[in-house]
Amino acid sequence: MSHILEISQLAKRYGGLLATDHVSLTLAPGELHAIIGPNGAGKTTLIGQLGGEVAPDSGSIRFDGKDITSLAPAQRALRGLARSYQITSVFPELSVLENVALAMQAHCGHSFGFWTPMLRQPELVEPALHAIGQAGLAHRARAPVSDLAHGERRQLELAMVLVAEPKLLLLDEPMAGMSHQESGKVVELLQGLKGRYAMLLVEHDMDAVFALADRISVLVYGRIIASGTPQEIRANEEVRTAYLGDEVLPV
Ligand SMILES: Nc1ncnc2c1ncn2[C@@H]1O[C@H](COP(=O)(O)OP(=O)(O)OP(=O)(O)O)[C@@H](O)[C@H]1O
Repeated sequence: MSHILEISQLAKRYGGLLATDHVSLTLAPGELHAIIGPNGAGKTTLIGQLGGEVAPDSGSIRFDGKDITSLAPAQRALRGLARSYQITSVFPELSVLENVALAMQAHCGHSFGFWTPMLRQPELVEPALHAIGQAGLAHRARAPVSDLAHGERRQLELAMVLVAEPKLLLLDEPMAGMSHQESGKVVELLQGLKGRYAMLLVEHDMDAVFALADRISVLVYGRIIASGTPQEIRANEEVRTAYLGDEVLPV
């Protein structure tokens, strides 16, 4: 089977600490693969290496058939590897639609009709509305961003990534800081996106992870100690002892 992402032996050392210790994993197109592990296990470092913000000391990353190990984050994004950040470049006084249309314009790297008001440019508005719908925010498209609740803002960040039609989404704790109700909504949204995008999800919310993932990899002290289906991970004794002993796994 061809893989959209192949990570091979990725390592990153901080002084005496191996934050990622020769991590290898693959992602099939359309697969949702979750990375779980205790605090300090190396999850953020791994996501940073994939996004291009953290340079690995060794190892390689192949994405969509090409080696991207030495590419900058923007070059990776152009190839379809998108990271959902807590986006800082949001204009709070502009509407959801205007912000997503701007993200579309930035992704395309040129201004469409410079003198034409943005919302009269269907080549920006149509994909923006589509992405806003995919992110579950259609009813808020005309609302100023400053009016959004915390969960809705995270949905906007997702729309701003989806508008570029990525091939792989890196989702770094998309449920962080959300109420139970809000995270339930994001689980539903991601369920709806499953199969259309490959997704690598780092998340502490175990209910969400076990509900969503096709496969789960467990990272402990920078090393993947197990990879498998949610059922396999739930039944894995080493995982239970090393990581999940103090967590209650969803049944
Ligand atoms: N820039 C850095 N300089 C030095 N040490 C770092 C740096 N970034 C991370 N580390 C260390 O690397 C290890 C892995 O950190 P990382 O943030 O990747 O873990 P994590 O699994 O994302 O943790 P959490 O679940 O708490 O976010 C930790 O021990 C951390 O202190």
